[in-house]
Amino acid sequence: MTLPAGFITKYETLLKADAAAFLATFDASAAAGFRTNPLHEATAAAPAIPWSQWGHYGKVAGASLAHVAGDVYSQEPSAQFVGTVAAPKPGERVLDLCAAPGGKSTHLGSYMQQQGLLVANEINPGRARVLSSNLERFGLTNALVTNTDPAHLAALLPEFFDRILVDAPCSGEGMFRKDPDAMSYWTPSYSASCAERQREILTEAVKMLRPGGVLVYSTCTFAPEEDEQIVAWATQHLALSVLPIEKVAGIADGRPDWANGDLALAGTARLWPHQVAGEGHFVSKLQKAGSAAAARPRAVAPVRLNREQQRDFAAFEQASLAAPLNLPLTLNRDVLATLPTDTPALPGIHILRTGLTLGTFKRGRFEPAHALATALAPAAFKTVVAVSEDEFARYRHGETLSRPALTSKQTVLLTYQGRGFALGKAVSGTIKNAYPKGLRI
Ligand SMILES: C[S@@+](CC[C@H](N)C(=O)[O-])C[C@H]1O[C@@H](n2cnc3c(N)ncnc32)[C@H](O)[C@@H]1O
Repeated sequence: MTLPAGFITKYETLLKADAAAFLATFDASAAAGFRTNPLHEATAAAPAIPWSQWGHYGKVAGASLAHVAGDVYSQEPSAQFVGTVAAPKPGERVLDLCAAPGGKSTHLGSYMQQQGLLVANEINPGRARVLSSNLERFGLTNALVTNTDPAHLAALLPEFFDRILVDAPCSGEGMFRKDPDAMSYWTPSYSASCAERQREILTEAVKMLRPGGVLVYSTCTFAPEEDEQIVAWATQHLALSVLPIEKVAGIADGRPDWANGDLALAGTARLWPHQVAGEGHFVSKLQKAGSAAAARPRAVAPVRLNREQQRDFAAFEQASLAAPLNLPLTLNRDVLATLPTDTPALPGIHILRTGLTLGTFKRGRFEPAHALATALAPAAFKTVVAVSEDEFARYRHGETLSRPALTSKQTVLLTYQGRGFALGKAVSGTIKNAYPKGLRI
């Protein structure tokens, strides 16, 4: 791989004797990894990633059953250390401020076990849509997906969160092997402009953190300007102090000498591609001064359905679910969803997803959402239809299936090898295709 000359000189100067080993990694292939989904009790036989509870080395195809059923999330191995460091507890209020496409959010959700509130925000509208569908596939029911900039969110949610992740937009030097195009943006001054944006994002993020709360700041770049120097700046300007990160399996200390010399910076973590099997990451764990409970702004109240809506939703539950869901609900126009605990009112903010989308009220009936197929366990459905390998492929292509014994009108869960992957509409012995057009292959 031909690296920018300035990049080579920079890291020869910084890394000295280690530079040759570091630069040689750019001629090796990228390390691939994935995490299994503990919400689905999914497991995998592939070699474990030592710093990631659910992490494994290897590739999972996008068309595979494990991927389609939301049993796995593909994520570069070193990126998985970010979730390990953030490790939110069930019941906390957590913000992933720069969240798309959702690698870290799904990891945070794995720790939270569907309890508490995970706000996954993304500034870019297209990327926010991808984030939303990835969280749906993973089956998260306690996430709120927003599409706004940090300042707008900060104005509405002062001191609201127990834990915040800022996985910042950066110069992406750790992405060069996976995505050589990332190199085309590199100039000697690129890191300085990224750093300016990182300081702006952190300034807003800290406003949303309760006193005593924890903020994890990470990048996928090696540049000290965006790593230790940002943390040094944050400790000087934002009432944050460094909490030391426990290092395992070749993960290195941060470099105080690459910033202001503050020895606390050694408590940050660097994953170098010549020292661990991964692409490279920087991770820091910071705590806000003081101690206080999270603020309690106006929360969204659960919706009370009108008579027709109650009737249509109850008819769906009776025909298709093993038991009523019995969860707090929210209605956005005609779309019904579960309401995560503590969901705040966010006037003027574009919200793409609240909790688990259950479905849509159409004229005189309730149309269940595809999200149910990967979020609910098969036991939650009245009727589960196991399909063959051939039917699995045909259904995802958009075809109907024949099941002459299924005569009553109901929504069924389709499973392949025991994993739920789609809903279908059983009508007079045929399962009409309900696989979303955007997911068909
Ligand atoms: C490193 S990526 C996040 C990756 C994500 N955390 C994951 O694990 O899948 C950084 C994200 O920050 C977003 N971003 C760009 N500018 C931003 C800004 N000014 N404020 C907040 N987010 C921004 C980008 O669109 C991008 O999706």
